This record gives sequence, C-alpha cells and structure tokens, in this order.
Amino acid sequence: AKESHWCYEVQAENPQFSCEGPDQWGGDCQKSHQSPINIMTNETRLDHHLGDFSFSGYDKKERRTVQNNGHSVMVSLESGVAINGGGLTTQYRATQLHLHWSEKVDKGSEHSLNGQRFAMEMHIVHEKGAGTSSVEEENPKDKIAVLAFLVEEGDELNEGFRPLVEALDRIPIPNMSTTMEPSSIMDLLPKKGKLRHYFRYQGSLTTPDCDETVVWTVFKEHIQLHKDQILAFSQKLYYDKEQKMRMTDNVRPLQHLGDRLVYTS
Ligand SMILES: Nc1nc(-c2ccc(Cl)c(S(N)(=O)=O)c2)cs1
Ligand SMILES: [Zn+2]
Repeated sequence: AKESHWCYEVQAENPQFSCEGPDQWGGDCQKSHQSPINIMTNETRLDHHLGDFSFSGYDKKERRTVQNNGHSVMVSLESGVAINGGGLTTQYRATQLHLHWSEKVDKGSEHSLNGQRFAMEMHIVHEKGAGTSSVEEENPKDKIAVLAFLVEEGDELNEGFRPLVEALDRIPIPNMSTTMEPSSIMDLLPKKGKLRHYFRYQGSLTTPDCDETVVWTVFKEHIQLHKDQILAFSQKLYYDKEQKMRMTDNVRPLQHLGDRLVYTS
C-alpha cells in the first residue's frame, strides 16, 4: 500500500513531511502527453476551427463554497455553469475552479509562455456532458476541458477577486470550507472581449493521477491581481492542519511537449 500521499516538490523536500514528490507520482504521471508545458508562441499553429467560446452561467452571482483541499483552494461550481464552442466538440459543464501560485511573481504559474512564468494560474475545470460515451470511450482524451488563465501582478486591487481573497482567512487548513460573498466567475476573468485568443493542446491533469484526458485552453489575456491579493494565498493558507507549512508553490514542474503540437485561435 502507498505509505504516503502525493505532494509538491516544496513539501517533499521539507523533512517534516513524508510524501511523494512529482517525480514519484503514480497513475499516468510518468507518461508522455502530460501537463503543464512551456508554450513557444512562435511554434504554435493557427487553427481556424478554434472559434469563440460561449459561456453560460458565468455571469450568475452566487454564494459559492470554497475549500482548502490540502493542495489548492477550490471553488465548487454547481450545474448550470458551462461552455460551448472554442473548438470543443460539445458542451462541457463546469465542476470546480482552483489556483496554483507562489510568493515569487515569476514562479507561481504551471504553464509558461516562451519560458516566462507568471505569479499564479487559475484553472476552471469542466467535464464533457455525461452522455452517449460508448463503452470504449471510457476515458476519452477530451473528457475534461480546463480553461487556464495566467495571473500577473497589477498595480490596482482586483475587485472581482475580493470575495475569494477575503474567504481565505476562514479556510487556513485542509478540509476547511466556507461560503463566499456573492460573486460571479466572469468577475474573475479578463474582459470578455479579450477571450478570443487562446492556445490549445492535448494534455493531462497536473495533479495525480495525471489522467491524459484534458483538452487544455490557455488564454493569451492575463488576469491582473494586486501584489497583496497574490500574497494572501501564500500567507493565509497551509498545506497541513498543524500549520507547519504555508501553502505555496503548488505548481507541477514543466512536462515535455514530445510529439504534440500547440494550436492557436
Ligand atoms: N485534489 C485536487 N485536484 C485538483 C485538480 C483536479 C482536476 C484538474 Cl483538471 C486539475 S488541473 N490542475 O489539471 O486543472 C486539478 C487540484 S487539487
Ligand atoms: Zn490546476
């Protein structure tokens, strides 16, 4: 039996933890179509089928549950939030959103663009409508669609992120959850008109078991957060209930692109 749980490099190298770091992750984690990757923007291929997304339920103001799950901070998204278009074959329903971050402004994103990493990365996770998938389509390569937004430091407070940042104080340790003040997902995103340009590639979950069932969308337009809002994630959250280690650098190392191409809208 596995004697320890999976964790990030920063935890694995801390003697107070006995856990499996990224190079020991099991499941599909050691396979060849993994995420995240570095995107060399001048090597991407234009794909005319990558049209605009249509977002439903994204502008709905809801009181949503947010939890510390020991690896990230995760907002549960109820039914009625979905995406269509964006070169995807069918509707995908949102299940959750979470983030990855560091306290250094060039280390917290999972994906990088031309070798540049950003302060944070937000992932909105969607699942293909549970539908007609036949028996062999048990784990299709596009079972999950993740919308990834890079976050960089801006000089103004991001009002849309206020409910999430203010909730962090209430969920310092794993398995704590709380309700956020009413907010919409759209409040968290860059201006809608700027969501036409994105990168697209086939990859995996960036957490175990790293299933290679994710169609990735990395938007070119970045989210701007004030430095204090970014730092709040590393300052208020802990990986462990004994509060021995602050939750930061919850970022998987870059994976090889291998025989894959990255497309651009
Ligand atoms: N326990 C946890 N699960 C996740 C998770 C779940 C599904 C997905 Cl798709 C992802 S990711 N980073 O690939 O978007 C992360 C985070 S923390
Ligand atoms: Zn993620």
